[in-house]
Amino acid sequence: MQNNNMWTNENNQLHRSFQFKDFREAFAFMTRVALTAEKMDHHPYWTNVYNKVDIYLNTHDAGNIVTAKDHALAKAIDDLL
Ligand SMILES: C[C@H](O)[C@H](O)[C@H]1CNC2=NC(N)=NC(=O)C2=N1
Repeated sequence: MQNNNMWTNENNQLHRSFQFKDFREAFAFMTRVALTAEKMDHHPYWTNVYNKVDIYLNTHDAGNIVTAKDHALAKAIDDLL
């Protein structure tokens, strides 16, 4: 997997790009993220095109800012790679 290897804080969102071998790998990752997000009751804004997944995290409940919940989900997502 290729990626920019870190989350950045852009416009009150944590953002990281992920690039996989193909769509199958990207979607398998998204499935793992979805299950983790549901367990944490915290959900990503994300886009997927073929092998690329971009994830943006913030907390709507706190007024669309980055909170500890976003950092926790970002860490959990990294642990899925
Ligand atoms: C009711 C439910 O707990 C809330 O809507 C949760 C669900 N998932 C969420 N996900 C994100 N990213 N931000 C939230 O504020 C949020 N709130």
